[in-house]
Order: sequence, then structure tokens, then C-alpha cells
Amino acid sequence: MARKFFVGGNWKCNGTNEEVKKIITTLNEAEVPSEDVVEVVVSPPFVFLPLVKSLLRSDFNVAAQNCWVRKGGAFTGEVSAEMLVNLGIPWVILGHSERRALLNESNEFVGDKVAYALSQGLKVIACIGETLEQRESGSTMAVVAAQAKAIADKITNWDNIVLAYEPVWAIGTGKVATPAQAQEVHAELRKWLRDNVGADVASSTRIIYGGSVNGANCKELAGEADVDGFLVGGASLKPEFVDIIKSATAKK
Ligand SMILES: O=C(CO)COP(=O)(O)O
Repeated sequence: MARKFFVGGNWKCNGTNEEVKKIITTLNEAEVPSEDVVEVVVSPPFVFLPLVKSLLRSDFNVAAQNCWVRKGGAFTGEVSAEMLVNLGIPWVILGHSERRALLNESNEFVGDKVAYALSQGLKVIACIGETLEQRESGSTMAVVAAQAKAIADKITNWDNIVLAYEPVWAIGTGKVATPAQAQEVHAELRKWLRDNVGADVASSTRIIYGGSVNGANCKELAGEADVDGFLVGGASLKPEFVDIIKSATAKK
């Protein structure tokens, strides 16, 4: 089954009203491959979601960067999946390594979040990835498999999931994984899905790469068989995000 190329822009905790409008203008004016070729999702901080949704071209979508693990209520400072649905926000990023590391989100907690968000009708970009220490000790696959398993244990339907492989050592460091490094883990993850979830899910689930992707390195990465797109941080705030979207056509 053909997997449509997916490019996500994770703006993280960045942006002012003015900057957001500027980025949207750049995106709206860009000539990019059609929706049949590439799915584009931008993820501003919560407070800018309604503004971005209202201004953004209709062939691109928006994602939140997080949501609460269960139904909303007395959880000060949180934003619930129901609220995102109510605002017409179709996607949410969950399990980003910054939240895992800085806010102590465990594999199980991320699995619960993914399951709840899906149950409410959201589509999920679920992030996994190893630290440098884990890579150097040879445990990359064990780490990402455990992260994937914590999600797989809680869900039955993978239709609305995009798996983002984001090695922590490549995030915000300028040290991008080589195409071979990315392909190796993506292929292993697809095999893990085949062995532990099912052949159909393995062949249809998009596995995207994140970590220092930019306008210069995206094409080569996109050429790898199991790299189905990108989750872009820093470069998603810049005009080169358009070049990254265009790398969809570099797919073999
Ligand atoms: O964390 C990332 C996307 O979610 C990647 O960030 P950078 O592209 O800034 O390395």
C-alpha cells in the first residue's frame, strides 16, 4: 500500500503573533506538490492554533503539540483532546522527546495519551527515539521497540497514527542522522510492526524522521525506502520548510 509522504512542522515553544502570520504567509504563497503527493501539518503552540487554523491554506492541516491523557476536567494548565476536536484541530503530536525528558513522560503515559487521543477522533504523530548514550551502548532498537510497544499495547487501530522516529542526539543539534542510519531504524521499526502488530499495519503506517532536517539534507533522506516523511523543528520556522515539503518528489 502506498504511503503518502508526510511533512510535519513542529514549531515547539516559539513564535509571536507577528512571526506566526509571517510564516503562514510564506506557506500560503508557496508552490508545493499537491495533497495527493504530500500531507503537510504544522504544529504551533496551543495559543496560536485558532489563528493558524483560520489563516492557513486549506490543503495544509494543523496539529497540537500535546494534549491531556484523559477526559478534561480539574487539570490546571492542561488542554484536552476534546477541546482540540471541538476547535477542529485534526492532529496532535504526542510523546515528543522533549516532553519525555523534561516532563518525565513515561512510555506508558505516552501510550495512554495516544490511545485516548485516538478514541476522541484525533490523528496522532507519535514520537519515539533513543538518546546518544543508548545508541552508543547498542540499545537503539530495544529502546524504540519498547516505546512502540507501550503504544501498541494500548491501541488496536493504527489508521490514524504516524510514527516519528526522532533520535534525541539529532534534535536541535545540527547532527542529522545519515540516510543509512535513518533507514536502518525505520526498516527495523517496520519489521517490528510486522512481527508484533501485523503485516498490513507495517506496510501502511508512515514512519517519518525527525532531527536536524533542513532544506539541504531532506532530499537524500527522502530517497530512503522506509523514510515516509519528516517531523521538522527549527527549519519549520523558516522559508526552507517549503523545500522540505517539496522533497516529497525525491521519493523513489
Ligand atoms: O524535535 C524535532 C521535531 O519534532 C526536530 O527538531 P530539529 O529539526 O530542530 O532538530
